[in-house]
Amino acid sequence: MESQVSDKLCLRTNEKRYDVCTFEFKVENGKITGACSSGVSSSISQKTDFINKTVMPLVLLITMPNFVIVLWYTVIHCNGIYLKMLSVFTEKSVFSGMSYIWSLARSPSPVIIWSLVLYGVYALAMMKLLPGRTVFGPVTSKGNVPVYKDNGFIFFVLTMILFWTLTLLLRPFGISPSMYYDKFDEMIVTLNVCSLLFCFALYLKGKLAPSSTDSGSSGNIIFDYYWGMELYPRIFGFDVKVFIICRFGLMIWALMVCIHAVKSYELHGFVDSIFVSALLQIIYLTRSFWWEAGYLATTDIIVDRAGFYLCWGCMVYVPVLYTLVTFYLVTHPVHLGLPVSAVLILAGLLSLFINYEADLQKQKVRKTNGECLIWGQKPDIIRAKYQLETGETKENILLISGWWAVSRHFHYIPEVIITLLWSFPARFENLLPYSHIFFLLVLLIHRSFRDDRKCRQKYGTFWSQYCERVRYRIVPHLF
Ligand SMILES: NC(=O)C1=CN([C@@H]2O[C@H](COP(=O)(O)OP(=O)(O)OC[C@H]3O[C@@H](n4cnc5c(N)ncnc54)[C@H](OP(=O)(O)O)[C@@H]3O)[C@@H](O)[C@H]2O)C=CC1
Ligand SMILES: CC(C)CCC[C@@H](C)[C@H]1CC[C@H]2C3=CC=C4C[C@@H](O)CC[C@]4(C)[C@H]3CC[C@]12C
Repeated sequence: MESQVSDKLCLRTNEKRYDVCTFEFKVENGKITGACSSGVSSSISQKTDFINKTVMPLVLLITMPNFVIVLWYTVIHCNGIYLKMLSVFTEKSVFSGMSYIWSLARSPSPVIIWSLVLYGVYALAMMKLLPGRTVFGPVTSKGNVPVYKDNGFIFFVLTMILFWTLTLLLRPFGISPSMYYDKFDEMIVTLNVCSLLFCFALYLKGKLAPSSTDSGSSGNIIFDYYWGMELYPRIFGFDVKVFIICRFGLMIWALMVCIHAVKSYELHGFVDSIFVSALLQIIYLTRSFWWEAGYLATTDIIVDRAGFYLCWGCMVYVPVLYTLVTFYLVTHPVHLGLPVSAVLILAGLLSLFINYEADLQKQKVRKTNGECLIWGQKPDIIRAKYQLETGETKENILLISGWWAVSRHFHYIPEVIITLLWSFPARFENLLPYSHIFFLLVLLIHRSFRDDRKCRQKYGTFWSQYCERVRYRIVPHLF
């Protein structure tokens, strides 16, 4: 026999009645179980939920596609000066300011559309054709183990070789990749439209034909579109997230930086500032592709679903915001000199090494089941147990040595430093080249909170033990 009773505890003041707590009792096979849910806290959590799952996604969905074209407008029409760009909005209204900026962006010409289509087909074909070992992603909460082909690095090297070979071969015929700089507005329009439609297609796919059990609706259509429905959708056997993040977002980032360097060379000859910035970014991306198999075990792949956040982010936000410094440097050449260039490059290499070493330490300790040396010593670890949604119990190692003993996300510091180092060649006349840093800081701080919440939910007291041992989130003694 089963029955359910609920009652309310109310607080009365002269003017108002507050529902403080709702008691819910369940009688199940003669046993009484009960719980009290606070009305005040549940209404607060409803409001937070509404802000996080409806208001914030809506704000990002509306503002971000406009923001990228504003960045283009600021560089091309306002000499990279934000104040000049803002005058469009102060002189007109926000709405007519935006319409004016969009009216300056040209509709996509066939060369842009075809270039993007051909690039997409090439990248997809290479995903299948290039050799690579099989790697297994971490087991998901539903108990699935995604399988990938680790051929990102070879794809990156091949694409770079093809780009530079074609650039040199086509030069005598007056064909230059710098046309993508000249037509960047057309590219932004095309990418914006295609990515918004693609996210809608992913939403429908997730609803009608999900690839795995790691999918489902939150019950809120805005959030489903923004966040996505599936953890790792596959279309004709192609992994959508690997394609969009690594083969599209990261590769277009690398290509755009090279295109900016070519354009700068055509305009001014060799300029060391754009060379240093481009070189640091290409080294950073070389490492990212080299480490692609490791990346498949990070938040973007194991937690975040394929929706607007990741897909629009990697199809539009990365190609525009992450390449902003070299885009700006094309029209703002600066002579740095050898000593400054050398310091920036060496400091960049050191930051990248620290960031990479931290990623490797975490990977190594898990791969060897703790039987390895970290900074020459046997690592301190916690064997954290967690449960899958299927009820199966699993175990993961939490490392408390090396960089993971300094703070819980120490590797974000060298990530920020290298981004600063490839922005410094733009000097300090304008804020615009530092926009990427600003957004990266917001992203990483938010990510550190999100990751802590995820790990606390996953590992419970084991995570609390880790947090007691490693007290700071990112910056030791500060944050
Ligand atoms: N340029 C950019 O835009 C960005 C770059 N990055 C870079 O990407 C890389 C990956 O970063 P990110 O995705 O944030 O994830 P992290 O590398 O911080 O990984 C977080 C996950 O690692 C596991 N973990 C946490 N603490 C420990 C520990 N002490 N020992 C072992 N495992 C632990 C947990 O996953 P589990 O469930 O497996 O336990 C946790 O969810 C970094 O190099 C970062 O700098 C990141 C964000 C943005
Ligand atoms: C919608 C937007 C407001 C936000 C979009 C954010 C995403 C585009 C980015 C979120 C996390 C970013 C990345 C994480 C880790 C990475 C590993 C590194 O080696 C290369 C860069 C990157 C893939 C990076 C790329 C952009 C994000 C996916």
